[in-house]
Formats: sequence, C-alpha cells, structure tokens
Amino acid sequence: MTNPAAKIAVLGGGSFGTVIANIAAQNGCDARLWMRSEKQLEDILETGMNSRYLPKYELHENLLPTNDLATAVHDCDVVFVAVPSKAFRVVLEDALKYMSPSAGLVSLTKGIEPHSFHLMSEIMREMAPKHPIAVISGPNLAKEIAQGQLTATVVASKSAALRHQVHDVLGSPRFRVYANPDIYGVELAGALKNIYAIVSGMAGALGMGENTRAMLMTRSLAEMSRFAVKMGANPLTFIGLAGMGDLIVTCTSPLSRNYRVGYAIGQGYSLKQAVKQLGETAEGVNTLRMVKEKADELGIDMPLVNGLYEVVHNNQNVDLIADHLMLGERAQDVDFMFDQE
Ligand SMILES: NC(=O)C1=CN([C@@H]2O[C@H](COP(=O)(O)OP(=O)(O)OC[C@H]3O[C@@H](n4cnc5c(N)ncnc54)[C@H](O)[C@@H]3O)[C@@H](O)[C@H]2O)C=CC1
Ligand SMILES: O=C(CO)COP(=O)(O)O
Repeated sequence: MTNPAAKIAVLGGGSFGTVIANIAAQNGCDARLWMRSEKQLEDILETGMNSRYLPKYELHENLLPTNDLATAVHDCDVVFVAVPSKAFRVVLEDALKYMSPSAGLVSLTKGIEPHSFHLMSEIMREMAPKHPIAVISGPNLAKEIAQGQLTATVVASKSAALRHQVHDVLGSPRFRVYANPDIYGVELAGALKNIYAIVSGMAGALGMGENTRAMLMTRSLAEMSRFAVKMGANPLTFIGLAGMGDLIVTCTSPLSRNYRVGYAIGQGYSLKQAVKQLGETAEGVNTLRMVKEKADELGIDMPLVNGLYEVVHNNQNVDLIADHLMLGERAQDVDFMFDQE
C-alpha cells in the first residue's frame, strides 16, 4: 500500500503537523516538516523530538525538519498544511512560490478564515486552482495518534488520485484513512465541532451529569447539521467520522484544547486567561464568532452558539447557555438532526 517514493511536506510544526509528518516518514516517504520557529527546529535537531508539543514522541529518521520553506516543498508530490486557520492563506501563498505545479494540496486545518467565512478548501481553490486539493478531518487527537492509539480519519477530495495518494502516504495498521467526496461537509464539521467542545468543557467543569452531556452532544450535532444544510453541505457527512466521531472525541476528552478552554471558563477564568494558559491553538473561539454572525445573517436557530457567544464574548454568566437550550423559544421542538421539510 505504502508508496516509498512519495515526497511529502507538512507545513506547521505544531502537534498535528508533527504527528502527520511522522506517520508519512514511518511509512517510508521522504517527509519534510516545516516550522517557522528556529528555536523549535534546534530542539528537534538536537533531541529528535518536538518536545514543546509532543514530549517523548520520537521522530523517524526519514523526517527532515526545516525552517526553509523552499527546501520543504521543493519537488513534493503532496503538501499538507497544518497551521492555524488565521495563518493558512499567508503560509500557502509563500509555499506556492516553490511548489511543483502538479503537487497535491491537503488541508489538515479545522477552522474558518476570519472575515471571508472561507473554509481552507476554498482558499486553496482560489489560490491554487490548478492543483488537486483535499482536506483531512476526523476524530484525530494528535497526542493519541502519537501514543499509537487506533485512529481513523477522513480524506475528502474530488480527485480520486489524490485520495489514493493520501491513503498510501498516511494509511497504516494504526491509522485508517476513509474517503468522502463531500469536501465542504467534512471540513465544516471539523470546524463547527470545536464550538461545542467549548460548551462541553464548561459542562465538565460545572459537574453536569451524563444526561446533560448526552443532550448537549446530541443537540450540538443537530445544530451543526442544521447550519451545514443551510450552507449546502451533505447532512449525512455529519453522522460519520468527520461529524459525530470528531464531536464525540472533542466533547469528551481533556486532550482537546477547545474542551480545555471551555473547562477553564467553567472554572471562572476569562476567555483571555483560558486561551493564554492553554498556549496552543483553540480554533473554536474564532469559529464561534464567525458562525454566530453567519447564523444571524441567515436566520438559523442555534441556541448553543447564541448562549456560548454571550458567555464568551459578552461576559454573561455560564447559566445563560442552559437557559438558551432549555427555555429558548422555538418554532417547534423536534428531535430531528436537521429540518425535514
Ligand atoms: N492537535 C490536534 O489534535 C489536531 C489539530 N488539528 C488542526 O490542525 C491545525 C493546527 O493545529 P495544531 O498543530 O494542533 O496547533 P498547535 O497549536 O499545536 O501548533 C500550531 C503551529 O502553527 C504554527 N504557526 C502559527 N502561526 C503561524 C504562521 N503564521 N506561520 C507559520 N507557522 C505558524 C505555530 O508556530 C505552531 O507550530 C488547527 O487548525 C487544528 O484545529 C486537526 C486535528 C487534530
Ligand atoms: O480536532 C481535534 C481532534 O480531532 C483536536 O481538537 P482540539 O483542537 O480541540 O485539540
């Protein structure tokens, strides 16, 4: 299955970029990991580990860490982008200067671009219209992948050749790659679930019971699907790994950074303090703001988003989320995943 000749690069030396680059290296690829921080590069070259993000996780000898973008992407068959959404466009713009025109582009990023409401596939399509593109999303906590826990992900692309290439580069007995043609749905699911992981973290900090947490997760899925349908995604994607799978893992695991931000707010910290003490990317904070604006614009009923927005951005008491969910006025209270007209 593995294609030992594949040359790949991963842009972004955080926890997810590192683990994905290392899987490719373990699979026999010529893998490069680009990061902007010189200090981090020195650490990796010295210790063979990316200790800031994944302490004790040994990097394979096939993996070349670099902070030279041209070296990283030169002659690559596939370039994976794993930087936070706010940096995606600038990093891609730079990388395209040095990439082969036929290289596949794959986003690992789970977020929405501020202001434009573009998902990463839309940015890739706009900036690199000739390159085949794909996105990867699913229940993929980087730290668990690094521990060798059995994990599945989803690759979505219109290009069957790129889907197969990604499968060959990343698939292994511990990392299963499933395919889905619904690019927009797969990446929208990955971005939206971060919002609900924050809510779930708050519920955890407040000691809420399992009935409550089950209700929260299920109504989160309904709310995400309702939004997705209005945005043109396939709602069935939301009951697969990229939707329900990722929602479950990020709403239940303290390894999720979004969950941790919610937990800290539930303990009484401000958003600013919660994000600062995390020191890593929690995409849900910005995604919340953008989804709230879009839902208001399109008139989509999103009680959890509305309640969380008031708490996070307008300093309201956390009880407001429960009030929105339990007492909010609805046209009808139906237990459907999305409107069935
Ligand atoms: N960590 C995880 O378990 C998973 C993360 N993701 C997604 O992957 C994306 C990246 O997340 P992580 O690797 O977890 O984040 P992280 O917080 O561990 O690392 C982010 C990395 O991006 C770098 N970076 C930030 N701005 C940059 C810029 N302007 N230019 C170059 N590098 C820049 C940082 O220096 C850091 O190395 C996010 O969208 C996240 O939602 C997706 C699946 C799993
Ligand atoms: O997307 C993830 C797991 O699938 C990682 O979630 P966090 O960004 O909340 O850590």
